[in-house]
Amino acid sequence: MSKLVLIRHGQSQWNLSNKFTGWEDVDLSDKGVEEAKEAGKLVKEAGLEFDYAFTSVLTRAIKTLHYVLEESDQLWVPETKTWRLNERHYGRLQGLNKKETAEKYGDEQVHIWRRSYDTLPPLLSADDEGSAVNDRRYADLDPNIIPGGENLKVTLERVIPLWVDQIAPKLLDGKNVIIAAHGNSLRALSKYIERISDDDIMDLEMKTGEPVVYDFNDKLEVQNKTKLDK
Ligand SMILES: O=C(O)[C@@H](CO)OP(=O)(O)O
Repeated sequence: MSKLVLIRHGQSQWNLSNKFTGWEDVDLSDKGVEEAKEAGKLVKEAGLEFDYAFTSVLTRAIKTLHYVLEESDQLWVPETKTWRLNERHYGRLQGLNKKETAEKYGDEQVHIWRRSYDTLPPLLSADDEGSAVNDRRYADLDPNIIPGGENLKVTLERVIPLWVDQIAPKLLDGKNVIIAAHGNSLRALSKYIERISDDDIMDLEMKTGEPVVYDFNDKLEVQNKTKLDK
């Protein structure tokens, strides 16, 4: 039986200041660092040993992974960093305060932007300041696939190839994998793994820094799901 651990990064600076973040590369807050270290201790206490690690190309997820691996004495574990695990791109909402945006556009509209499965946020275009097109970390990507804004559906569509090509084969081979990523890229992956409906996924929330452990059988069916907390 193989194990998969999903962990959303610890609290970020913009979680703290309540801003839409998406692909903006915001660091962990002091609390976020503590959450990540605590998660590593829980992983160690649970005796979880990884063969491979995956994370996004965003600092808050990478650092969370490293704190977890360091605290559990597994910093050596081979890791892959990929844009496919990035947070969903929040388009023109990135950098805006969530409360102020709700005051301007209404709570319902903001809830739809945040949690509907298939509503896109207002999109950034490639020549807008803040577009990821000119960011060196995406230089190897076809500019046409660099998003100007994503909903959960589009996020899931770009996570699935990573799952199918790289993660599922390792789990099927009996290897244990940890993925440190983001609230919405992990909601997308959980939807796929657990076959959650388009409606029900609206209610799934991932807490910062809380490891979620899946046990799979040899057909990659979920046998058990547990959350590690203090
Ligand atoms: O701002 C974001 O990128 C995400 C995660 O913090 O926010 P939300 O939970 O509103 O989708």
